[in-house]
Amino acid sequence: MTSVLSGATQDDRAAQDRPDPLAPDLLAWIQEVAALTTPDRIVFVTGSDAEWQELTEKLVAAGTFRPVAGMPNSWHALSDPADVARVEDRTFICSERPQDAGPTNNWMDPTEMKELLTPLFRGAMRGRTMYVMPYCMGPETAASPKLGVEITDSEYVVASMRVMTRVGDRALALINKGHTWVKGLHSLGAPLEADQADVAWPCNETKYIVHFPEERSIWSYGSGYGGNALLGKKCYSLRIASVMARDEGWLAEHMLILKLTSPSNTTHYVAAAFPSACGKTNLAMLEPTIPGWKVETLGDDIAWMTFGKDGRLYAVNPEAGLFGVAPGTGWNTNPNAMRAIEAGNSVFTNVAATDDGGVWWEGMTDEPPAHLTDWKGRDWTPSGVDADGNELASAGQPAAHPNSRFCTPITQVPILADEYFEPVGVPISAILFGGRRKTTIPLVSEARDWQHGVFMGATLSSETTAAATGAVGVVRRDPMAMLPFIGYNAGDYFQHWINVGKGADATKLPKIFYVNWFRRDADGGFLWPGFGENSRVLKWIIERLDGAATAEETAIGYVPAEGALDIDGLDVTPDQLAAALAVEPEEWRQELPLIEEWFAKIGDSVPSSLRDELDALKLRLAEATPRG
Ligand SMILES: Nc1nc2c(ncn2[C@@H]2O[C@H](COP(=O)(O)OP(=O)(O)OP(=O)(O)O)[C@@H](O)[C@H]2O)c(=O)[nH]1
Ligand SMILES: O=C([O-])CC(=O)C(=O)O
Ligand SMILES: [Mn+2]
Repeated sequence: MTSVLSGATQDDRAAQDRPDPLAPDLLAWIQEVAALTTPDRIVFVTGSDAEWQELTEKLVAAGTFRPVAGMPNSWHALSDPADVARVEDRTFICSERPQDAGPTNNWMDPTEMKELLTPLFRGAMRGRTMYVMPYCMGPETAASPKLGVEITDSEYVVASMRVMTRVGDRALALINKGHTWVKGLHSLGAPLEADQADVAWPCNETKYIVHFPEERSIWSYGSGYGGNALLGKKCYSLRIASVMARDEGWLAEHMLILKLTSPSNTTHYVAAAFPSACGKTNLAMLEPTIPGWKVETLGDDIAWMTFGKDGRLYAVNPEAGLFGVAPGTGWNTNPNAMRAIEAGNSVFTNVAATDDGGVWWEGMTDEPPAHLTDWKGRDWTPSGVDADGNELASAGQPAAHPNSRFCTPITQVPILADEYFEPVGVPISAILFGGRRKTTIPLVSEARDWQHGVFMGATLSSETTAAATGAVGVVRRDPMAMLPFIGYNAGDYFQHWINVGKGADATKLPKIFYVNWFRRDADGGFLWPGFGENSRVLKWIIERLDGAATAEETAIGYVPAEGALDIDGLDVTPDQLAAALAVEPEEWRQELPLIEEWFAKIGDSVPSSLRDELDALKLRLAEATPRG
């Protein structure tokens, strides 16, 4: 790491290897932040191997990291128990006008917000190192590279960003050449006094995750957790990028990207938006259970989509790593993620520790080990009692936090598609929207056209998960799986989606589908086995694109006709399958007031075309009889 400060920086660097002088706006911002936060030292993040060594050593010395036995260059961290997930109620879109944040975002006047935050940031880095971390989202070779600089006082954040993004000198060189970039200021809000000992996971009870969309900047305070603190991820690549995309005519979405090859060797690229902890990473890496089909991964969380010269919609994954939900990831469910993790170079947060120094989480193996140290550092056993039969404090609780995460380079995914490295991305044939619903939503349905598909996305619903703080399992509308990530007015965002379709050649637009892997039977069991078996649904979708698969029209869209879904060798009863695919008009009639309430919440900015879609749905449901 190079230790540099203000004017001396340029001279030192020039003397070494004659790089371009620091961009004046970057230098001015570094000086301004340093004067406000008063760190002990300032360090530029370069992305070098030596720097990784230094960072991990420092994190081990601080008690934040412990090396994971049996996995090369891998690290286990336990967070403060109150800093485990995104904090949606502390997340703000500070546009100049409140209507540009809209009813789904917290808003405050940008000047007032800065007045509120400035005292919090004053002296916030005292006793700590201020890291200046240049990064690029997506390939640096892109026609217009998406650059950012995160200033942070957290080594954990630097280490994680080095896995998740393209960090260091190449990004800095582009910034110094004059490319635009996004400012991201992050502090744990945990200054150290002269004799104060540090804690393993510094953070502050007060948290603010704040976006200034007009000036394309981010201020994040008080949290070290991924989605709150790795500013290249949700803050830049979704909230700020969605505003850039609105202004420039593209889409920044919470979507995986996969490549699907059929037995006859035709390839299709599919993007899919599911809310947090609803199956993106798993679908992106799926191992098809049907013979001859192949899936390769391009991305597991974020897709930026732009029209190509040929009129098709192209998607790139701006990230360089996976920040995946650990629980439920195992050799049975997601072997490709397990292979990626096994290769090492990973950071695990809030998983459990095995007695031999490894890591474990629910679902990693069928049977838990006989003894673990849980994510709060307590003894844990499967039965909840110790060897003497005394009940443990951890009894009845999971050993790993439900939102515990692995952070792993995407290049370690054994089925990574070569096109991942392609700066123009891949042409998308189908877009899937999906949620986690126990009832109502069938396994798969196909939109009638783009506008109907936008309606499906805009009214998408899902049960809340542990990926955000707050109650779990509550059904809410999560439009395009972007509710916590739309950086502007949700109604304007819907209109932007409509406009994207209007401006395009309809024959080249991706077809839109709505899926639900999570429908339950009366006993609470999943009606559909999910995971690798989802390849059967992908097959039907691909066959719909060229008209080979049959469908039945229902009030909500097209669903697989009887016999159209390939269930050869699948262990489901005909009744289960029928229940998974069922469109029950009565259930859907109960959904209507919820959709109306949702549109009422968004208000006047709901596009009239989507209100028309709702009216048409009502009419079709009024006439519908139960299917099957
Ligand atoms: N029943 C069932 N569970 C699934 C399926 N796919 C994923 N899951 C579970 O859902 C949870 C979240 O899955 P992920 O693939 O990590 O979700 P994600 O959308 O990538 O989540 P974020 O990283 O938070 O955006 C895990 O516990 C999975 O095991 C499926 O097809 N069926
Ligand atoms: O942002 C995070 O912390 C993790 C994530 O992918 C999500 O919640 O969708
Ligand atoms: Mn996500």
